[in-house]
Amino acid sequence: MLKPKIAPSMLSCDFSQLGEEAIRMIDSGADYLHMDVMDGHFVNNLTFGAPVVNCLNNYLQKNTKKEYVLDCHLMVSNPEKWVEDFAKSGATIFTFHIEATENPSELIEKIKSNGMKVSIAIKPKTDVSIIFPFLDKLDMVLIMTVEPGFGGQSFMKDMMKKVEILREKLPNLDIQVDGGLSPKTIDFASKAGANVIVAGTSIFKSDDPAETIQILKDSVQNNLIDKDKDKDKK
Ligand SMILES: O=C(CO)[C@H](O)[C@H](O)COP(=O)(O)O
Ligand SMILES: [Fe+2]
Repeated sequence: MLKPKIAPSMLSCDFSQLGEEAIRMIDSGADYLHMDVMDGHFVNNLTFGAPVVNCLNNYLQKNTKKEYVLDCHLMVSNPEKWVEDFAKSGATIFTFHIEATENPSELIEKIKSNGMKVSIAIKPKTDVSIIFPFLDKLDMVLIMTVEPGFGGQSFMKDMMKKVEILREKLPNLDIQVDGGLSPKTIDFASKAGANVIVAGTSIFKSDDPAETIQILKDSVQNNLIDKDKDKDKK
C-alpha cells in the first residue's frame, strides 16, 4: 500500500544547527530527512559527505525518540566508492544517479548487501526507459524535476510524463520527485503519481513548516485515494 512521504531537503536548512533543524523537521511531520550529497564534479556544487551524515545520526539517536529516515541523494561521480561509508554513517536510503555509474546492477547489489535501501535518480535530460531493466530491484526511483546541483530552482512540469510512465508500470513503487516542489506545484506531481516529495525551499522558508508539510501530504493522499477509486471502477 503506497503512502505519502514528505522529505524536507536539509540543503535549505541552517547548517550551523543541522541537528536541531532535523529535529524541527521530524517534529513538523517529516517522513524522511533528504540529504543532498554533492562532490563538485558530478554537479557544480559541493556540500557534505558521510561524516556529516554520521554526526547527524549520532545527534538524532541521542536527542529524539521518534523514528527517522536518512534519505541520502548522492550527486557524485563514482558512487560505488562511498557505499560502505554511508552504510556506516547510518544512511537508510542510498540514491545514486544512473548517469554516474557504468555498472548499475553491481552497485545495486553492493548497496543492498551493505544493509541500505536502494534508489536510482535520473536527471531531467535522461530518458526514463534507461532504468526499466533495474526497476524490480529498487526500493524507490527519483525523478529530478530540476537540474541537480542547487536548491531554489523552478519545478519542471514536463518531467511528469516520466512519473506517469513509471506509475503505470509499477502501481506500488515509491516514486520520489525532487526540485521546486511547493504547495503551488505539488498537485502536478501527485496527480502524475509521485508519492515521495522532496521539498527544501518551500518548507524551510515557510512560516509554518508543519502546515506546508501537511499541504504536500494531503495532495499526495488525495490523489492516491482518487487512483484507488479509478481502479475499483475498472
Ligand atoms: O537535489 C537537490 C538539488 O540538486 C535538492 O534536493 C532540491 O533542489 C531541493 O530543493 P528545492 O525544494 O529548494 O528545489
Ligand atoms: Fe535532492
